[in-house]
Amino acid sequence: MANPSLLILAGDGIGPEVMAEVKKIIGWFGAKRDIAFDVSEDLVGGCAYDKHGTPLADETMAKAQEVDAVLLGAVGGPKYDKLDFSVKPERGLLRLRKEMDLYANLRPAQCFDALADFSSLKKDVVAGLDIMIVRELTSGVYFGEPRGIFTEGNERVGINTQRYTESEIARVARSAFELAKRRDNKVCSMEKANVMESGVLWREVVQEVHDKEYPDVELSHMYADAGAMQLTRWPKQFDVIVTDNLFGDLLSDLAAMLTGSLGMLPSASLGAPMANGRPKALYEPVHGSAPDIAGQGKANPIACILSFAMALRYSFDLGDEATRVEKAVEKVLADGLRTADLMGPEGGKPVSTSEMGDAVVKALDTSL
Ligand SMILES: NC(=O)C1=CN([C@@H]2O[C@H](COP(=O)(O)OP(=O)(O)OC[C@H]3O[C@@H](n4cnc5c(N)ncnc54)[C@H](O)[C@@H]3O)[C@@H](O)[C@H]2O)C=CC1
Ligand SMILES: CC(C)CC(=O)C(=O)O
Ligand SMILES: [Mg+2]
Repeated sequence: MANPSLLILAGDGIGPEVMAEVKKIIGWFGAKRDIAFDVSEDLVGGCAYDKHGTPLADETMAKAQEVDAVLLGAVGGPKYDKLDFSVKPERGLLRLRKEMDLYANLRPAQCFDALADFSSLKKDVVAGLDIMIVRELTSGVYFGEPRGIFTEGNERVGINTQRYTESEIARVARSAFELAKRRDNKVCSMEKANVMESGVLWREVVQEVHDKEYPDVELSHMYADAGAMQLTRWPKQFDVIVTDNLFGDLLSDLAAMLTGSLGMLPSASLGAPMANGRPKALYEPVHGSAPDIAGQGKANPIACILSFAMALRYSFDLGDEATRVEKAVEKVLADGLRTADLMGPEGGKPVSTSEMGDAVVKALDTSL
């Protein structure tokens, strides 16, 4: 049987730096566990714009549709900030999400014991934290029409449109309920039903899916602004949070800091099953291209490494191997290794991106 196929799109800024560490892990699986992948690589984001004049070439899009899973680093950077919206690096990523129909974005926020002291919140607030944010990824205000900057009278007006259909809400709600069944059986749905009609529909549809299909899962609803407050007050009250594209983007960056750093948070973007039974899937760290530290060997590769662990679990049914990677990360953190983002003002000597990656690879030998 052919090896499972992976398309690596490392992207811009720190994307290629953190992805280099994932490639070491893929190499380890081939050499030590006889789990080999057919890996191909291509361009997305600013680097694709530089070469092709578009942030995602049609050929790259076609490859992404064919492989078993896509691994993405990050896109964007100041060099591209002034480009027209239609060719901005971020549009390459949005196109992948939309055309692969990756509607459920799983963003787990887990606080490793070794980092519980490091969070900007008190230790007892974050120690043992394990929550899953499910963000709707293919609709909402990032995609709604009309959009643009128009002229009205003698001034400009910027427009984006929040739009959700019932079926878009129902399918991501199902993903959240299914995940909750395998966890602590609780879902909290977040929107702004007090001020947005799309929020009213969101709340109604999530409740309907619950009542008809998942009555045994505990469901609560919260306004997203209050949700942000509760996530910092007592995040352990949550198990699975389901929310829209924009709120999920914000709340997951916030949740990242509960774990210590944005450099720690992985994600899986999943769609419907393909002919081979695997879901359409793209795995990427939650963080961006971090231009402020790019090219300096300072980036934390753990979010990208844990995203590959999610690929092992959700695309390749290799849950034990995913746990092996997660335990290896846990071990290097317990051993005291820290990239610069995981160090406080008192300092210390951080390890580089590649030193962190090498340590995780070494820990894989004994992590299970
Ligand atoms: N999925 C993606 O490709 C995303 C791309 N972006 C793009 O990235 C560019 C920069 O955006 P920002 O708002 O600065 O967000 P960012 O996530 O790139 O960086 C925010 C802060 O977190 C730090 N940081 C992020 N990842 C880190 C890591 N792995 N290790 C250590 N520190 C890390 C950065 O140094 C920076 O101080 C923009 O062009 C933005 O559009 C932003 C978010 C997601
Ligand atoms: C298209 C991305 C740059 C938006 C974002 O911040 C994210 O998806 O986390
Ligand atoms: Mg974001």
